[in-house]
Amino acid sequence: MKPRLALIAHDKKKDDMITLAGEYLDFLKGCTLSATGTTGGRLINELGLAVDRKHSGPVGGDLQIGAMLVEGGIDCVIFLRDPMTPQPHEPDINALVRACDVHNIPCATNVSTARLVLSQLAASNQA
Ligand SMILES: O=C(CO)COP(=O)(O)O
Repeated sequence: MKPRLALIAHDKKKDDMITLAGEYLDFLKGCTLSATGTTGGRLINELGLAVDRKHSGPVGGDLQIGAMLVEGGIDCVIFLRDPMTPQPHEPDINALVRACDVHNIPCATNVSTARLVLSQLAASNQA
């Protein structure tokens, strides 16, 4: 089965997400991708990726991704959070990260960890 990834980035981290996704573009093209609304829009428009776009994070997108994960539909979450900016939907963000921990789903919340996770997934996908 194709790896099922969720890609999410807060506003000040969206450029980092585009750069990161560009580095792993070939691998990501072979994955089933979900994303919150604005992040997904940029991945589609700027990188040509096929993405299942959920609602924007502040209006429930993180919760939609979390619900998919709880149902067993997500293998890995890349969630580039902005630790310096208060978010109105902080409870939703915490709920998603908590759901990752409850269900033992890898969740990379910064670019360095995301590179490690994506490199490993890409390598094991080729094996
Ligand atoms: O707020 C977000 C995650 O908490 C991201 O949502 P957007 O991708 O819609 O900006």
